[in-house]
Amino acid sequence: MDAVSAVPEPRNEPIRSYSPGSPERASLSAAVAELAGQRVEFTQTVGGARRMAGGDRVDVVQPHNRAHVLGVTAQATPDDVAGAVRAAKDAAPAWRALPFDERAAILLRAADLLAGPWRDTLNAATILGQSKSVQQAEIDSACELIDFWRFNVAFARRLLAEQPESGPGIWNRFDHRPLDGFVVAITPFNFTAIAGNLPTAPALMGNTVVWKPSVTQSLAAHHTMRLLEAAGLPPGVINLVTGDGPAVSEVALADPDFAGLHFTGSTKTFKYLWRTMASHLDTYRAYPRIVGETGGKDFVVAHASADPAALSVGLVRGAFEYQGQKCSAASRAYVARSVWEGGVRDQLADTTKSLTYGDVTDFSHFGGAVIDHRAFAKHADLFERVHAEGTLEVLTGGTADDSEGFFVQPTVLVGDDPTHEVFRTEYFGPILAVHVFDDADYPKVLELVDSSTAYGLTGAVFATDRHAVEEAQQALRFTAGNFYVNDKPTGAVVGQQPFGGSRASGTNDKAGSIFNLQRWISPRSIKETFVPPTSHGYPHMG
Ligand SMILES: NC(=O)c1ccc[n+]([C@@H]2O[C@H](COP(=O)([O-])OP(=O)(O)OC[C@H]3O[C@@H](n4cnc5c(N)ncnc54)[C@H](O)[C@@H]3O)[C@@H](O)[C@H]2O)c1
Ligand SMILES: N[C@@H](CCC=O)C(=O)O
Repeated sequence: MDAVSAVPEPRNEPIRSYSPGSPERASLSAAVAELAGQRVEFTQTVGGARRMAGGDRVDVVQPHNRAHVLGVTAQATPDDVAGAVRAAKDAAPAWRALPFDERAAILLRAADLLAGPWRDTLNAATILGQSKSVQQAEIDSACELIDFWRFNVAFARRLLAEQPESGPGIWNRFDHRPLDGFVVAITPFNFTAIAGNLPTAPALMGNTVVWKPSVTQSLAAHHTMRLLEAAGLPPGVINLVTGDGPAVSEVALADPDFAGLHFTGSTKTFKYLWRTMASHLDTYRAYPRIVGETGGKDFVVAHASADPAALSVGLVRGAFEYQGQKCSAASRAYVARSVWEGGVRDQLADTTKSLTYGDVTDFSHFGGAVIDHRAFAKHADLFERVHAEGTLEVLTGGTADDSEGFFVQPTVLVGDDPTHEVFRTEYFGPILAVHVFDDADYPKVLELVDSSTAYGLTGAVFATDRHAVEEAQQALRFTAGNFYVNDKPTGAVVGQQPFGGSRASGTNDKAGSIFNLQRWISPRSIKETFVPPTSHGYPHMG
């Protein structure tokens, strides 16, 4: 059991500007050129050994320049996953026996390496592999991941300090054990920070992990694994397996020692994994912990008192940064008619038309491409339907072109029918659906926002009238796990806006918070009696 020592006080990592002429811009450009010139074998890392998976090979490309292959990976086979599970089990006794401070030191060192010599590498990998602009890479693969590692150590320390009361002659203690088995972390393409956090949070609490990142995040995942090794992570604590994941569900989720799933990705995948776990319930030694943060259909509501300039910027940044590929992205907006017709319509159209999506290695672009051909096809199909149907006004955008990369233009669709699919479906791309309502209908619109989708992730209200803010806060209490007032619904910061949603958006365990870390321990209560009774009788017996 761990002694409780102080840990360094975490502070959010400052965001670098990369403005023209700055030394950080020159250094990042050099890292981008270097990584773009390599062709990497994205191997698995199992028990510390690197080896290509045994299944079909897959090229990993730059989404904005799809002819440019960054490297090759391969589908994990059931044997590959069984090897990773074995390695996680073998490493468990030594890892959980290591005092907390020693485990924490590895993540603190990883954070410092990332804040320093590894920053350019992870940012460059995220720019090239996931088509993020410099700004979007910096807030993700540098700042958020550094914050996850530093803040989690401080949260874990608070958790370990939690101890029960003790009466006279008795000492009660909590032994904050890791889970009784291994954890599976399955991570999405869109955030390098999430991919780095999901395996390391359970590891910090003493668990060993099988980590399956997304194929389209292979480049940044590969360098994250190398960074953790450089920080001193022992072999077998985190075992990276590659590919699309079917073998992970088939083998790891069916193992009797499977003890927890740490997932972020789509609602559809999470439901599939949950059903798979349910089908193996009788084989598990313990009930697995299930943490899943999933999709969203995130809203902005603008009251008649909204500040038009703040609203326009909130909509543009909220909907179109990182091509709308944030689970938190604004994808449906409900705007009071007086605000819409009073200038927001024109401002939103003009600003959206001025955004450039292009090759993100040219740092002047606002954004890049959507992640792959599947995401591209989904958007191209939607545009075809919208043009054919003719019920929505295409205020701007509505086109897609994959001749160079998977480019989808930032698009604003205006619709009279708020039940249309564009107000209910998560497309995960740069599409903002707008419904304009009569100013007097604000209470009705709040009800509509609450009831029209299955999700409950993020949302924002824009209003300067405090009554309108309060009304929205009450009416939308269960509509969003992260609620914003006069701000865009994206860009949560670790330690400041703990992130996660409920309903179809997940288990709301708030990544990067004490609530999340609590899911990766299984406390044991210990009672010690210093002078035990030596007679079985009680006073009332005479
Ligand atoms: N709520 C949040 O915090 C949050 C954060 C980021 C992304 N997301 C959501 O993630 C989605 C986008 O990410 P994505 O496209 O990578 O999601 P996805 O569900 O397609 O994939 C997520 C991960 O699951 C794996 N996977 C898919 N099928 C599997 C199977 N049968 N067995 C095992 N693994 C399997 C994928 O390979 C990937 O690693 C969006 O819906 C977005 O809203 C949510
Ligand atoms: N935490 C991020 C979103 C993560 C999902 O993609 C945000 O707040 O924008």
